[in-house]
Amino acid sequence: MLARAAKEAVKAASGLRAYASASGGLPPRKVAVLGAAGGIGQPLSLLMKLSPYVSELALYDIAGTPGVAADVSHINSKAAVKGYAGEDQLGEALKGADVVIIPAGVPRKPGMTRDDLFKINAGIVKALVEACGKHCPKALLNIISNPVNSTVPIAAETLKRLGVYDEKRVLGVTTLDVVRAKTFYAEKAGLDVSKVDVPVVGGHAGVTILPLFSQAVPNAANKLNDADIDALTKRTQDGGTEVVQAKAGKGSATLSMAYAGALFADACLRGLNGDPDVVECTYVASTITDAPFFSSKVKLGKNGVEQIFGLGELSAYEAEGLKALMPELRQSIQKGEDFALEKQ
Ligand SMILES: NC(=O)C1=CN([C@@H]2O[C@H](COP(=O)(O)OP(=O)(O)OC[C@H]3O[C@@H](n4cnc5c(N)ncnc54)[C@H](O)[C@@H]3O)[C@@H](O)[C@H]2O)C=CC1
Ligand SMILES: O=C([O-])CC(=O)C(=O)O
Repeated sequence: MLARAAKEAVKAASGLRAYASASGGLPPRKVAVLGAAGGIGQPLSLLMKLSPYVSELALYDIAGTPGVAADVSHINSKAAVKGYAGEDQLGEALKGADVVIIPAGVPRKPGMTRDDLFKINAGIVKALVEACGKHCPKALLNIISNPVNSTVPIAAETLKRLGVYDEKRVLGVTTLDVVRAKTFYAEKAGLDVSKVDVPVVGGHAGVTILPLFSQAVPNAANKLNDADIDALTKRTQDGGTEVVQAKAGKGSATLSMAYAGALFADACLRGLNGDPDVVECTYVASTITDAPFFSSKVKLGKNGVEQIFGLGELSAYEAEGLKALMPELRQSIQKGEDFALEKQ
């Protein structure tokens, strides 16, 4: 049993990474992680060190990165690793970056919403994105810091002000919602999780997270009733809170987020490298609803977002969910934009 599980895990890992052996012929790519000494930052740095798509890995935080970088750099994979600590080293960390992953900021404690993090994280994201606009304006930004529904609009406004905004290059990371939806759906329907896909649209907070189980592959409608779908939807929406409560004051999801962040960053890198079939859900500037930012399936290419796919056919339950999420999503976007404009 254990041997089989171990074999499956190795297969999954090699499918994800193909490790260094697949890296021949790939163009050199620099990835910077901002907040690299944190709960997400450390395992994410480890996973990006294992990525065959990364040749240079810059690990930045306000402190602690020399240690993380020294540790991760001993792994015998391709990427050259360097640690950067403190604001005066931020420019150097960003220079030449193709992808910048931003998990910098404070996490939730039990009883808090993601929006409760706005007060601290809005300023952190704004300052870091400003530096990106100055030092690597062409990089794809992967924004993990919460509240994502507001931090992505903050990033957009900040870059607009610097005159370097490209809406194809600012991406909010909602991959963990997809990862959770796949896991919960496969478990409930008794499916092989490695063969499951579930689009998740909307935003990244509570009811704004809308999994589209009616479009899940494979379709398990004959195995799941309306109550099951309702329970799966709520569990996906509350996935972050489930972890926050289980950690009981010691933060929020870090390991599953690092996994999801690495999947998404690899997808961005594959797109940059010209892989023609890279489709992921991500929270971006969008016109598919009347909210100026929205998460949906997106094709990633040489310049970031190449195509934004529509929502497809929704079940009546999902259509209700969509209607219900719009006011909160719009409000969070407005709050982010107001903040960025106020702080000019
Ligand atoms: N998008 C998503 O799906 C998810 C987002 N998150 C969010 O990710 C963020 C980070 O979470 P954790 O890693 O658990 O927190 P953490 O507190 O363990 O780590 C955050 C790191 O950011 C660093 N930091 C703070 N200010 C900084 C600055 N100005 N420049 C560079 N680094 C700075 C800290 O020194 C720390 O090392 C939180 O806002 C959390 O809510 C967490 C899970 C999922
Ligand atoms: O719930 C949180 O605060 C962290 C997060 O965004 C998630 O785990 O989805």
